Amino acid sequence: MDTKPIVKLQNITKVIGKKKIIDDLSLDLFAGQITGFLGPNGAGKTTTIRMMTGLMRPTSGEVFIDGQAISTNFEESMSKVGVIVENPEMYKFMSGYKNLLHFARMNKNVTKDRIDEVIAQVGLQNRIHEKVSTYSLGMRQRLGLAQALLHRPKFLILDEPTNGLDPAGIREFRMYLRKIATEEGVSIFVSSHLLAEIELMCDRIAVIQNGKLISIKEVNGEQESYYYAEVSPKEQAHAFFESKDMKVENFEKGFVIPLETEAVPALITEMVTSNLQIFSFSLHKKTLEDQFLEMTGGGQIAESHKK
Ligand SMILES: Nc1ncnc2c1ncn2[C@@H]1O[C@H](COP(=O)(O)OP(=O)(O)OP(=O)(O)O)[C@@H](O)[C@H]1O
Repeated sequence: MDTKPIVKLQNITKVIGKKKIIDDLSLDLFAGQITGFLGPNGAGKTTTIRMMTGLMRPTSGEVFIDGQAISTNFEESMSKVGVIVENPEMYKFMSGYKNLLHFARMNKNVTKDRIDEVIAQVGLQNRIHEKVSTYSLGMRQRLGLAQALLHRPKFLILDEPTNGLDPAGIREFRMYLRKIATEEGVSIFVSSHLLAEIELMCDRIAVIQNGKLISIKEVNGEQESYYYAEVSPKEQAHAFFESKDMKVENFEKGFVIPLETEAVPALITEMVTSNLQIFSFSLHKKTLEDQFLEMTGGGQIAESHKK
């Protein structure tokens, strides 16, 4: 992977009125990588995206696109950016092809070959000469993707891209995004509330809360895990864990126990010899949602254990 970032957010702060909406945010995005941008409502995602697309100026800090600062080289840096909005503006009475031709005219550098190339990249070859009004939502989203790719951006921003798509449509869209990141070396930035979707679509997840970047995580398929045990009597079990200095979480019916697998048999043996009754002892994987809620303080892990 090229180590020079395509996008560099450097100590970005945005103050509106008296409110600090973005607080010293720094983030690097790389070629061929899909980064998810996740945060609770009002965290500052839209504000950050507006600054990355030159629609808003940071109060302090700088955004660089492919090495060019937006504040001093606006046109050149923006020529490297492609944006897909939630509902791409399309002429429904025209064919997909004519829509692309229309957008291509706005940019002298877009050739007919390039139009054909992006059509193939989003898999619309068979329907491209039909009117957009006959397209499914998924096809319209893909046409929006094709439009955003026409000028060969190095950086593509998608704000809530799969809104309204059914699971099959989401899966399909994800596949095309992955293909584009790999084939064109585009750095893709996806803002979404759909945690599971982000987890499947992205290589990395940046989490924002109260205008601050609180975490960047690689998505590598390895999930953190924990054990959950239902043990009785509960007070005695609690004292047992405390005596062993174990940081367990106490739920109504059981305990969440951070534990290495190798340590499980010895712990169970000790619990039994301490006259604790074990009704269940099971391994759980932390979902991205668990981790997200933990990070943002929106709740503890294992909400389901509260039942
Ligand atoms: N022009 C503005 N004037 C005052 N406050 C603003 C302005 N724009 C945004 N804010 C505030 O800044 C905070 C961040 O807003 P932003 O829209 O960036 O969040 P978000 O993460 O995109 O949220 P959501 O997921 O709800 O769209 C919010 O508290 C919002 O009310």
